[in-house]
Amino acid sequence: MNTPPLRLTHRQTDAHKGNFGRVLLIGGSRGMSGSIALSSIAALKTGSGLVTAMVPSVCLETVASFHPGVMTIPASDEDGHFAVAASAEVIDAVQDVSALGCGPGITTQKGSVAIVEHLVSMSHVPRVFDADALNILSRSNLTKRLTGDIVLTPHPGELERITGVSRKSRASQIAASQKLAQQTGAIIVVKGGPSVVVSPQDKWVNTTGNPGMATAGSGDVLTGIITSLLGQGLSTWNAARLGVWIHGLAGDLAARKHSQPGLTCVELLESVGAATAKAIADGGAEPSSPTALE
Ligand SMILES: NC(=O)C1=CN([C@@H]2O[C@H](COP(=O)(O)OP(=O)(O)OC[C@H]3O[C@@H](n4cnc5c(N)ncnc54)[C@H](OP(=O)(O)O)[C@@H]3O)[C@@H](O)[C@H]2O)[C@@H](O)CC1
Ligand SMILES: Nc1ncnc2c1ncn2[C@@H]1O[C@H](COP(=O)(O)OP(=O)(O)O)[C@@H](O)[C@H]1O
Ligand SMILES: [Mg+2]
Repeated sequence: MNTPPLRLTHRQTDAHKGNFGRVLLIGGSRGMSGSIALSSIAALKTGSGLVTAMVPSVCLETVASFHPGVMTIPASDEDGHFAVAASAEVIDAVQDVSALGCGPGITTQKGSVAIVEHLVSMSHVPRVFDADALNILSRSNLTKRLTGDIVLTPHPGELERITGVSRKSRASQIAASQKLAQQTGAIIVVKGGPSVVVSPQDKWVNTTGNPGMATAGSGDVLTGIITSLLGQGLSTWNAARLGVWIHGLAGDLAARKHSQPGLTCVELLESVGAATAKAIADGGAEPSSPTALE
């Protein structure tokens, strides 16, 4: 039996949505609305009480239409992506959030760079940086300014851009990630088959997942899962490990039903709830103790 690295506990019978975190997903652009929608829906399916997607205004209706439970905030846009003015709007949007995820579909245009520049130093909020947010970190030499609770989720191409270490050498990429974790305090998910989660002191190898997950949008789902767990109060190390485990199990459940080639981000997303249940003591069936996690 494949056991999770830690377990979520049952919800109290009198729980309300405010107990399970208010998370913000920032990203998307015209042509890549699906990416941030995937992250946002995955956060809902992992148990977040309130999920909001902040997207360029031009994408709002598209993103909102994927799932009625996702709220949306329109940000200033230009040519289909965030305008520079959006970076000031982000400051208001993050006021009450318990965690945020940034990067899927965001592009590396000026407005997105300005947003990521603000977010790197927002140490009061746990943050996940993925996709183009990682490309912005590497291009603008922003990794030195990372502070607070941060999870980075690079695939080998993104990791090469951040560390300069070739995607062809996995062992060297993992070693470089450990060094980066020590320099920044961030937890780094080195994606792959299997994914490896690296902390400044430790390393953990995932036991779930399959090559069917090598399909567009599957990483965007992971961003939402980890952001959700951070928003529910898990540490960066626990949220990254449990998030990667749930994500891989969702891929395994979906592949069993649809085959590996037949697996798309949609089938993966559909299995996130069932995979999350396997991380809860007794499969999440019986209500009992607090929301706390461990
Ligand atoms: N529906 C939507 O809206 C979707 C939107 N999306 C959004 O698209 C944006 C671009 O993201 P992206 O990851 O597609 O492009 P990019 O960073 O250039 O990576 C490609 C490069 O990295 C390499 N590489 C990748 N994986 C590797 C691996 N496992 N192992 C080794 N190498 C690997 C790969 O190398 P090669 O092909 O040469 O082997 C290539 O050089 C981003 O914002 C994302 O959120 C997507 O999420 C899809 C769904
Ligand atoms: N061969 C594989 N075995 C297990 N997991 C995989 C495999 N290939 C890809 N994945 C997983 O799928 C996800 C792909 O992420 P990413 O490349 O960022 O996708 P996207 O940007 O298209 O959403 C990662 O979580 C990665 O670990
Ligand atoms: Mg990705």
